[in-house]
Amino acid sequence: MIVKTPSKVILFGEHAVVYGYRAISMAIDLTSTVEIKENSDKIILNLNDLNKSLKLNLKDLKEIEPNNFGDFKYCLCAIKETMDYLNIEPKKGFELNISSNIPISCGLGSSASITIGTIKAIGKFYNKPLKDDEIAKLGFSVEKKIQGKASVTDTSTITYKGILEIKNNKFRKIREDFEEFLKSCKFLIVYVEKRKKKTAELVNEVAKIENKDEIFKEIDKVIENALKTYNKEEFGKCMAKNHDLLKKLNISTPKIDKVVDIGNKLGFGAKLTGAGGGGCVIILVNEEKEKELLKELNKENVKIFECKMVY
Ligand SMILES: Nc1ncnc2c1ncn2[C@@H]1O[C@H](COP(=O)(O)OP(=O)(O)O)[C@@H](O)[C@H]1O
Ligand SMILES: C[C@@](O)(CCOP(=O)(O)O)CC(=O)O
Ligand SMILES: [Mg+2]
Repeated sequence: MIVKTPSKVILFGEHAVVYGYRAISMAIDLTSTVEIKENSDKIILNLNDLNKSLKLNLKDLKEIEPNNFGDFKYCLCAIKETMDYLNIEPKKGFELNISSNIPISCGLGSSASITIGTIKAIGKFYNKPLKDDEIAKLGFSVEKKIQGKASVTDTSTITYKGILEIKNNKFRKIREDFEEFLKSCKFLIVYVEKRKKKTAELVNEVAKIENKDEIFKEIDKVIENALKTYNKEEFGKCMAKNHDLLKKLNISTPKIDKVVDIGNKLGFGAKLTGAGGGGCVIILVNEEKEKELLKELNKENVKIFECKMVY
């Protein structure tokens, strides 16, 4: 049994959304794959991209604390949450194989993608398929348990796909006319550098910033303006403003800022996306200068993804 799940990019509002402010997030076509198959008496988890495996006795599952299991924490927590929710007492073991082309820990929701994929796989394996709202709720509960603080952004966007506007941990599909505008936009996602910290650490560091609420309020005003414009130049300027405000949360890095500057100069606008601390930048492409943009980016030894929106 195989489950494929998309990833996501946050256009505006990362971190602010954890405190109930708005975010705009878009599902994109980088995917994770979760395969589940029967095994006699053990639970075997294979993280193929990390070359890590874990073997558990069925009876141990109930007692374990996922956060003590390093890179297995998200999928282990997803298995436990889903089994609890579905009242499953596992009689037979299973082998769960996870692989993904989503760069890990770089702001594209790799954690949420494998979490949602694992939840769906468990529901299917035990013949108790879950509805989208159950999947999204379970996914949010997993990210909150593992990260301490989280919003519904990643897990809802990956579950419902398309473009979502999130506020106070509620979400709705973006207005149709605005979705049409975004469809006319071409975004590049640039993987700039490996993060030194996980989302959980970055979210908890932002929590300690005294004036974070003022910054979040400013970000919300930027989003208000972005949602009013149907003009790429104006939209790009909003992205640049959001990035400047994220810098005040100390979650950017010199290399991220350099790539954002290139994006602002040779694109319509750019900003870091996700928890920050390294990871990815999203650039709104100005087709007239796209060649120059790619030339400048290639000098920075970065990885460029041309991602499509997933509905
Ligand atoms: N392909 C994968 N295989 C196994 N675990 C993964 C994979 N992708 C993500 N993870 C899990 O998610 C964690 C990264 O989550 P996070 O720090 O939130 O980064 P992101 O910004 O990509 O969501 C990894 O440490 C690992 O526990
Ligand atoms: C920082 C945050 O707003 C987004 C995290 O995204 P990612 O884990 O870096 O893909 C946290 C959240 O919304 O749960
Ligand atoms: Mg994550």
